Amino acid sequence: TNLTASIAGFHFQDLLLNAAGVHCETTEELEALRKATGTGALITKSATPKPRPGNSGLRYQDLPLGSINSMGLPNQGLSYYLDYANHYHDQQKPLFLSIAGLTQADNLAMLADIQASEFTGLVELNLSCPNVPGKPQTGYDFEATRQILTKAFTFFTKPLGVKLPPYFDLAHFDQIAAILNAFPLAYVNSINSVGNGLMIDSKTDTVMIAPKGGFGGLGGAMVKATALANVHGLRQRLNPTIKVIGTGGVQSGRDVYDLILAGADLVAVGTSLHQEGPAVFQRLRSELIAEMDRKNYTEVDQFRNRLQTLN
Ligand SMILES: O=C(O)c1[nH]c(=O)[nH]c(=O)c1I
Repeated sequence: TNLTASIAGFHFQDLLLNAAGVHCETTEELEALRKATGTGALITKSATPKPRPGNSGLRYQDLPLGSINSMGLPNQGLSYYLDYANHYHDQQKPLFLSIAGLTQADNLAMLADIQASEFTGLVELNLSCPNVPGKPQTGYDFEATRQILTKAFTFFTKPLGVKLPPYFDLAHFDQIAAILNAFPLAYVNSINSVGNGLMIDSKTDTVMIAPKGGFGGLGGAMVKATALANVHGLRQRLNPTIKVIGTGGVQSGRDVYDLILAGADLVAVGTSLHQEGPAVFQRLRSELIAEMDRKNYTEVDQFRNRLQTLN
């Protein structure tokens, strides 16, 4: 069974990787992902120019149907991840470096640092962090999105993708795709968590997490329908040269299969990785292969983006 894919000339022998932010803040966590069976790549926690402690108090909670988080962008700072990248020599698994500046200037400065560095992997510009108090998600501001990409591509020549928030209106799929199609992007990664959900602990009649009065990003099973819609809606609208990483709601091999049917080239795993650890990738990979066997598929190309409508 052939589970390969390629983005911007990088070849992936497996199509699973972690969602940025999950199990990827430290070198130890990243090395565990690199060594895990079933991963074809790995991505670092979104970086800011300087280290950040992130939000205080309980900031992640598992839920019956997924998870809620308001981490607040805790990370070791860009130079830590560039240093990991400079010592990264695994030819089998390409490295993605995620950045999430709090301002356009920070994002451009980090892109300039990466451009000037020896980094030879792919860069993911996170436009969708929902958990920094007072900071709106850039991905919901179409003009700001266009502006940062315009400025970035005046100097950045390495493979660049964007991490998008979920959209909930077909007109917004049209608008964001029209913007993204104007740029030589390697890929889009969709979706980030469904921002600013709120859940209640029935034992204490309180919210589930401390930051921002309990409002946080939703992940896991409860966001699968939104992830499928965004992956498929974007796949239908984006230039074929812009690949798609599907993220959101993956708990089983069938969920991986569904994101591929919807158009994904690679599939990222967040909540299930947080809950099961890196062993989740081997389980998802074998379940995906079993699903493919049931359909007599030996290649992902036989069903990628082949979701059928009813009419
Ligand atoms: O709170 C976070 O650190 C966080 N949490 C998310 O669910 N998505 C993001 O992009 C980020 I940067």
